[in-house]
Parts: sequence; C-alpha cells; structure tokens
Amino acid sequence: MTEAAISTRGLRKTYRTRRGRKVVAVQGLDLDVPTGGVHGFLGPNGSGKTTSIRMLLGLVRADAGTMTVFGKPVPARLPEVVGRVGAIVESPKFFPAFTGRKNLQLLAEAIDVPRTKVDEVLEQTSLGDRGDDKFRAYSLGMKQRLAIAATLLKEPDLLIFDEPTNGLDPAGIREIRETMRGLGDQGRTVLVSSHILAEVEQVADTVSIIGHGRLLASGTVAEVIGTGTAATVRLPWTTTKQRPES
Ligand SMILES: Nc1ncnc2c1ncn2[C@@H]1O[C@H](COP(=O)(O)OP(=O)(O)OP(=O)(O)O)[C@@H](O)[C@H]1O
Repeated sequence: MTEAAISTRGLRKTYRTRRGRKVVAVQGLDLDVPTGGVHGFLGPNGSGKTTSIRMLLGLVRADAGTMTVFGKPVPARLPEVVGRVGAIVESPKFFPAFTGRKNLQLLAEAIDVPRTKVDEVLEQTSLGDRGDDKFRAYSLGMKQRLAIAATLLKEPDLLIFDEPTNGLDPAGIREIRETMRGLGDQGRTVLVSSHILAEVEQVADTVSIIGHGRLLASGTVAEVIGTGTAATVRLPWTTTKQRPES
C-alpha cells in the first residue's frame, strides 16, 4: 500500500479564550490523506479545519494525538519533510510595487532555486502573460495564484491550501480549481479545505468531511458526496444556513 501523505489519529485541540472560556476546536480527528490527487477537507465554518492544518504544519501545538506527514511523525520530524510541503494558510505577503515575476525571483533567490523556475511556476498558475504586471494591479484571484506559484518554486510533493477560493469571484474560483486539478493530475498531493460542498465536489478525488472537530465521513467523492455515505451521515450543513447552493 502506498504511504499516506497525511495521517492523524486522535488529534485534539482546545483553545482557551482570554476570558478563560474553553473552545474545543478539534476533538479526536482521524484523518487520512492518500498520496497523489486532490483531497477535499470539507466542513462548515468553525469545524476545525484551519486548526487541524495549523497543527500539521507545526503552527499550533496539539493537545493530544499523533500526526504523520509522508510517514514521519510531526511536529518532531517536520524538518525532514518540510521541504516536500508547500502551504497557504493565510494571505502571503508580496511587495505591491514589484511585479509578480520580481516577487517570485526574490523568493527563488532566498530559497536557492534557479530563476528559470520562476517562468515555469508562472505558466503553471496561468500567470505567464501577467508576470510583468505589478502585484498591486493583480486581482484577488491572481494574487492567490501568485501565492500558489510561490509555493511551487520548491516543487513540493504535498500542497496544503486553506480555503484558497475565499473572497474570489466565479472566474477566480474556476482558475484556482483548474490550478489545483492540474497539480493533482501531475501526481502531487493537494489537500484543500473548504466549507463549500459543490466546490470540493468539482475538484477533489477524495474527501474527508469534518464536523465539530471530528471526522464524519471519508472516501472518494462519489462514495461520500454522491449517493453513498453522505446519505447516512448527517452532514453538518443540514442544521445551519451554511449549506451552499449546488
Ligand atoms: N486562536 C483561537 N482562540 C480561540 N478559539 C479559536 C482560535 N482559533 C480558532 N478557534 C475556534 O476553534 C474552532 C475551530 O476553528 P477553525 O478556524 O479551526 O475552524 P475552520 O473549520 O477552519 O473554520 P473557518 O472555515 O471559519 O476558518 C472555532 O470555534 C473557532 O472559533
């Protein structure tokens, strides 16, 4: 069996607010992300997706549970796999007065990647003909694609995107979706979180549904969102207004 790109068992995180109130964000999450293709991490707002991703990346400390990335326990052995992982968990910072290309060239230099790679990643994210425009002139979708281009500079095997289409118009959403699909088709592993069922359905091969910090269902999109498991799992949207139009 191929090694899972990501695996978590019994992952837990409780936050304490400034007023001392406890917020249970993740409560015993068992997540398995297979290697290769696009895996949707689907759940309504506040279900614990960002917290789980931040724990995987060593940005938030887990209270309990185990996690592996490409078989290495994290965060203990994160340095061994960090070079294989690219992530966008918040809006990345670029210099507004520099072109997209110049921003990427600076990054490439910083991480010791040949400058020729910049053209390649601009093409991969459909920014080839806009690389010489200033970053501040980019649309939100183009800014997000430049962020993806930046993560691609080091050719990661695993890409983690937290709600990458938030705030984008339908054209922007489509472009990000196509970029993610292209990466999955190249054999890379893409983990993408979303609260929009229809969006995950359109891009993912496999999906895990999370609700209140727990795994509710996992499998191929056809199994989980199609006619199969979804019918037997009370999807978290059914009780909220967050169920998207499909
Ligand atoms: N730093 C924090 N301090 C206190 N509570 C937090 C903190 N970060 C997240 N939470 C709470 O933890 C729960 C899970 O939040 P999280 O952001 O992980 O969910 P999410 O599924 O990513 O939601 P969204 O789609 O809205 O980003 C929520 O109730 C949230 O309010």
